[in-house]
Amino acid sequence: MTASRVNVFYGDKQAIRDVSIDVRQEDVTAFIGPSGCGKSTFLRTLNRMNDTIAGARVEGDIRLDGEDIYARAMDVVQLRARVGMVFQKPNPFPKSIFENVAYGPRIHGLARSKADLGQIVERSLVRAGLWGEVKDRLHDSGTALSGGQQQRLCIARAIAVDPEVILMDEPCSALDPIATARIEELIHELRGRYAIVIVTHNMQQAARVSQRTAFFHLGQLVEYGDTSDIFTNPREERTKDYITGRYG
Ligand SMILES: Nc1ncnc2c1ncn2[C@@H]1O[C@H](COP(=O)(O)OP(=O)(O)OP(=O)(O)O)[C@@H](O)[C@H]1O
Repeated sequence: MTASRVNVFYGDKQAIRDVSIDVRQEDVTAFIGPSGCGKSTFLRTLNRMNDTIAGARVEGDIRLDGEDIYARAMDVVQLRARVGMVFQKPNPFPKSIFENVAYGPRIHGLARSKADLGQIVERSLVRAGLWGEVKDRLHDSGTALSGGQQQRLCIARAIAVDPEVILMDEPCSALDPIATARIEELIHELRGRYAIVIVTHNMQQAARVSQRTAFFHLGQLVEYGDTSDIFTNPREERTKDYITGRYG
């Protein structure tokens, strides 16, 4: 995906200033920066999640496979299947594990038959690393799972509609260290199949899971490059200050 000269406003307050970024399909990209710098706001522009916030306005050009995602003809429901999202707090539907994953493929008409739908559900749960834990209780409620399992269920739900990009907004912040490690492993496994963009407060996590890192500060993209360069040899003073813990 490519974003060019993006500005985002909440009412008259500008939260993102002139941000341009190219998200590589084959990489995991981490968005880092101090609280309030606009990471989540910018992430949400990538699948038009800001459309749901009253008073939010997006300017600039954002393209997926060359298509302007803010074009009038863009089907937003379709877009959010192509660019899926996983939130900070796991938010499964209050339905069965099976239904959580089957819902998207069903509304998008991706299954040719009941058996086909079953296969999509199984494949998505396998990819999300959850199948082994839930295969014997697919009809139990998704909300009865542990937090880490719920988050993997939400990832399976995103995967089920065959996205190109998966956006993750602090996906581990509500999880314990073991569940966090499991999600990080999963991100590694999913790399290459989907472009992944992850917002994280945890710099070690950014360093572990991503190949590209974007550092935001006060609504601006200060520096964007290979994760190893950002963490070992940043070009900008503000990046250096942040990664060495001088502020944030
Ligand atoms: N719905 C909203 N209405 C008004 N202002 C908002 C809204 N959401 C975010 N903002 C403001 O936009 C700026 C960027 O917020 P955003 O949540 O994107 O930052 P962030 O870097 O993700 O922060 P954090 O790491 O704390 O989640 C902040 O000043 C915030 O107060």
